[in-house]
Amino acid sequence: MSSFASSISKVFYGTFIHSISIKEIEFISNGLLFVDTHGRIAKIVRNVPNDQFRGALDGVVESKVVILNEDQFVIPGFVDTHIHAPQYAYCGNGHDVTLLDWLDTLAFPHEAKFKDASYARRIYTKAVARSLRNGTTSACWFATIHLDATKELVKVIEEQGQRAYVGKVNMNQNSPDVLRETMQSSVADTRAFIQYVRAIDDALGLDTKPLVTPIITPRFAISCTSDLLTELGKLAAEFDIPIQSHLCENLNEIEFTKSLFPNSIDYTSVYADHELLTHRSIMAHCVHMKDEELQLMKARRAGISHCASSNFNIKSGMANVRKMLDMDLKVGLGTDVAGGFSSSILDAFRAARTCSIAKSPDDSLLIPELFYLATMGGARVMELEDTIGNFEVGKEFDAILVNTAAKHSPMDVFEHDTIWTKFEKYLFVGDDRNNEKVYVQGKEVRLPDI
Ligand SMILES: O=c1[nH]c(=O)c2nc[nH]c2[nH]1
Repeated sequence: MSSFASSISKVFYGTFIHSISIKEIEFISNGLLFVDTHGRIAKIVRNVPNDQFRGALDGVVESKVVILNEDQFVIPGFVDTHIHAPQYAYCGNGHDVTLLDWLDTLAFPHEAKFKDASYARRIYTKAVARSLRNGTTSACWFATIHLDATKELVKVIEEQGQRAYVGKVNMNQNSPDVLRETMQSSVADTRAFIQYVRAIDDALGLDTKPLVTPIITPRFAISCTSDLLTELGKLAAEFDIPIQSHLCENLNEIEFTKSLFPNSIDYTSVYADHELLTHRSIMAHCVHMKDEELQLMKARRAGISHCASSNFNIKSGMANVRKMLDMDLKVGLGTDVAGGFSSSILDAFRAARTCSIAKSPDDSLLIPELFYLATMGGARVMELEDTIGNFEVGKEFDAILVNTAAKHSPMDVFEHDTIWTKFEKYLFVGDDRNNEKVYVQGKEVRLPDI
């Protein structure tokens, strides 16, 4: 066997669909995609006729080949740039209030329960399983303030095999007593959490990027004092890790933030003034941004998680994604469970489309743009665009094998359907029942029965 053939763990033969730019989706038909033993895409060959694919295998044994039928195709795994793991416990509940009341009445009382790490494991097992089933191969998770429970989330993610950023949340003001840390304990626990994840990654001795990365997670400016924000900015720089938070989601939130941080010229500047707005920052929502704030995001190369479903549900408003894209800001999609009622990026895609049409019907986001946001855009926001997001040779194989004719799925395909119409139907009508297999770093994820 040639050294190339022995370096290959799996080959797919069939249709591949991915973004090659924000405007263009490539359909590769009769393609051969080779995945190596490190989970990287080693080679792609396009337009290999049925009767010739064996000859194009370059010595790879046929038992390693997965042959797709005409109802199946492979797409890059979805990237969820904003999701709260503990909030999965009440996903779908309580949408009749707006953000600050929603936090007080629903989010905070539930999050207090995560003091109990075994309770956390129960909820997190389901939350991660549901996310993977929905085809999310990479996710940016908020946990809670609790160190042990956040470690539990890491364990669950490692067990289930998702690529993830995981954040221990920081809160030391404007929070109920049961969720209020001191500045010192918040920093110490965050440091301990980062070291915990780093130790796991070191022990694995990986020759690829680790699947799980710690992320600095001040809940939002309202819940952190200026000195805590300063310390978190220092930790992000010391460990060179990403940062996530919420920004300009709701008008009352913005007013309250301004009153707490009178020395910053606007909400976005609060993060910038504390060294928390960097090329590694992921800011959720950005619904009510002034032009100067968008420009500051651009200058700092910070990313935006667009969470349209949540923004409709808890009535926060509609972000202007067209404007963000025109400025070449980094934008991805977020489910924002449980402000959002679904942990499916397909639902986030649909909500983002509705939001964009309602905002500017003549200039709304097109399907290639939305698909890009769900995959490559998210990868850019996570600064993983060289690792995942599409099927460029050298990237890691994070993917969904979609079966448009899956039994009990919500969609039907007919003789007149083309690969484009099947793909479009999946985007608009499909759900997790069409996600036949999910791969992260070349490995098939064992999709839990839920
Ligand atoms: O949608 C949101 N969900 C939250 O949990 C949260 N915390 C602060 N701001 C928030 N927004």
